[in-house]
Amino acid sequence: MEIDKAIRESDDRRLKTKYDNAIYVIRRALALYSIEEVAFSFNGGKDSTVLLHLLRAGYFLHQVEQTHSNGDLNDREFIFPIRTIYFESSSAFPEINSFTYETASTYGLQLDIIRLDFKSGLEALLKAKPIRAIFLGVRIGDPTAVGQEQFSPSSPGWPSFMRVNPILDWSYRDVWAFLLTCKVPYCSLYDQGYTSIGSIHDTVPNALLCINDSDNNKEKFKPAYLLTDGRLERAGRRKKYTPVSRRCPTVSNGLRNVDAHENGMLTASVIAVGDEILFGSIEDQLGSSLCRKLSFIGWTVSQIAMVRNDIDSVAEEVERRKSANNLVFIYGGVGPLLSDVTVAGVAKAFGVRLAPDEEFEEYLRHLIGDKCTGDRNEMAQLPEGISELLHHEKLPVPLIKCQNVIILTATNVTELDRQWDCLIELTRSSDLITLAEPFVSKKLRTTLSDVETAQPLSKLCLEFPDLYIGCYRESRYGPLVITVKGKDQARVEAAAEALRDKFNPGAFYEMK
Ligand SMILES: Cc1cc2nc3c(=O)[nH]c(=O)nc-3n(C[C@H](O)[C@H](O)[C@H](O)COP(=O)(O)O)c2cc1C
Ligand SMILES: Nc1ncnc2c1ncn2[C@@H]1O[C@H](COP(=O)(O)OP(=O)(O)OP(=O)(O)O)[C@@H](O)[C@H]1O
Ligand SMILES: [Mg+2]
Repeated sequence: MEIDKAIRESDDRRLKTKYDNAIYVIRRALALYSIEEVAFSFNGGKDSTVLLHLLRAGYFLHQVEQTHSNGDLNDREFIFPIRTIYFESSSAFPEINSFTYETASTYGLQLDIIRLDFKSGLEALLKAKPIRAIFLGVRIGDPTAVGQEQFSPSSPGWPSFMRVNPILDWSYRDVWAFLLTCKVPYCSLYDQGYTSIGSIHDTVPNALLCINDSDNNKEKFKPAYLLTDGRLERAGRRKKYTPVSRRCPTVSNGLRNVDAHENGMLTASVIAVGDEILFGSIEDQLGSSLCRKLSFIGWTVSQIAMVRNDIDSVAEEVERRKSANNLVFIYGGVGPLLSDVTVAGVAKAFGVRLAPDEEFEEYLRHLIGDKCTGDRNEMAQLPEGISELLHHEKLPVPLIKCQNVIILTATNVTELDRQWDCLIELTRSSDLITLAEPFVSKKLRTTLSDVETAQPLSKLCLEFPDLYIGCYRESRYGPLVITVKGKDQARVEAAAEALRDKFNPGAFYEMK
């Protein structure tokens, strides 16, 4: 079998070890599941191309073992029987599409083309076929690899199958060592400077491979295998802001339904980190300012929490809030000091480690320059595989977003205003935060007592479950203020009218 032979003949010991481990995973999977129960998710990318050839080799070796043959099984008699699935999308590069089809024909793949999103496509496929395990070319460092192992059950909320990731521990360098050693064809985009390929909307050649062609005044790019620092593999991916809220009512990690309001309200949670706030030494003003800002764009804040400068306290709070809200905003405890534990706490909440981020370090280097006395790398460590940098020209250092958690670096309201404006501007081009329908509200003031208003108000809440109806007093003996808030003007008016009808005329007057 030509792949197995090429690796055996190579003197790259590291590659041999990676190959052996991947083949072991594939053979275990083929021993655990029948051939009808497995599928291969192939998309023409470099990682799935590696996996294709590993599967060919792994299946071949599995066959040899099954038939007790001596390994001379004729390559030509050998067909690749693993069902192959390709999620075709109109935003895929044409080169990726054509490479996928050509590869399928070269290697006799039985290609199932699915034109639905991943989840619905898999639901339909698993209903129709007895598939129980799917091979994927996911590698550590891919944002989607977080928390995965070589055998990982699909996530809650997804149809049930086993995700099998034989090349999970392969590096960028390993991938290229394999493709070049085995001399197998790969998609032509990788020779044009693309190092990781998503959709036509979020992928450009990797600027680190750019060579200036001054004669033609044109940019040219070196091939992908010449990228020396594999950590920068995704530098050609434009930052993609997934509007978690768009997927409402399921939050970004797909774990739980947002339970704020049954009417699909977008909810955020705010976390302030700081011992000083809890000692009462300083007053937190950012929380209330954020609540106003979020409310202004139609969001509901489910909770403001204040936690100590302690990694576990931060991690516990973030973990709880991130799965119950569309977005979580966290501030305080960001920087190089001992008490600056927020980023580490966020990493812990997601179960990932902190890893150096070269792009972020570059920003810090510009900012700090030679003034740095300690190890500035410490500050450039970000939660691995889940961090996006939110760039804006008005921000000296980008903000950090870890899935649905946004880390703000503001220390006062003026700085918060600036960071918020930047986030909103970014939203215009990238859907970072969904701008929801604004709230409509009415405030009614009355001198009636709590006892007189309590029951009719409870009834009103039952009659208008889609609205927020609350009340407060500015002082114990002053008038009572009733707030009616919702997204539908007519409903808010109707609730105010219904309230008035429950009392004598003139009992309420509207506040501006
Ligand atoms: C075969 C297959 C199985 C997947 N299973 C899961 C899953 O169990 N849980 C999950 O959150 N995402 C799952 N995904 C989605 C991927 O994690 C990821 O969102 C997808 O590859 C899109 O990545 P992109 O946004 O970088 O294009 C699966 C995707 C594929 C193709
Ligand atoms: N459209 C798709 N159809 C089928 N499988 C897919 C699709 N998109 C992703 N996958 C699966 O997810 C894996 C990881 O995708 P990812 O984009 O990280 O890798 P790749 O496309 O193989 O390589 P690259 O990192 O260069 O884009 C793929 O190897 C493949 O198994
Ligand atoms: Mg890809």
